[in-house]
Amino acid sequence: MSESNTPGETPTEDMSLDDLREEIRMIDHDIVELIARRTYVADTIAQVKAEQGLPTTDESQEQAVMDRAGANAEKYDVESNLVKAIFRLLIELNKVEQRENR
Ligand SMILES: C=C(O[C@@H]1C=C(C(=O)O)C=C[C@H]1O)C(=O)O
Repeated sequence: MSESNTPGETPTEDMSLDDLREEIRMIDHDIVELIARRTYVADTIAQVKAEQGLPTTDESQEQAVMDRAGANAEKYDVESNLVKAIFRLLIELNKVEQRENR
């Protein structure tokens, strides 16, 4: 992962539009890398579940993930409904992937 500024602390006065867009480009790269890592771990979880005869979906775990996403959104002062919508998508993507690999 690249180094990035703490939220709310991007030093805009020292940065050109190109610099700021480069910062966005690096953040976007990191987001995709994190999504890939999340999907990879979920695939491994799916294998463990298959070995233990457990179903793909775990609603209580999904609720915990959503609650955590909302709490982290509030911590960083971003819209919690938006962050939760993104996590809902990430969970659904994982479940599609997990079902395809079973
Ligand atoms: C990855 C898991 O499988 C599913 C996907 C989840 C997720 O993407 O966070 C959460 C719960 C499960 O419905 C898990 O059980 O942890």
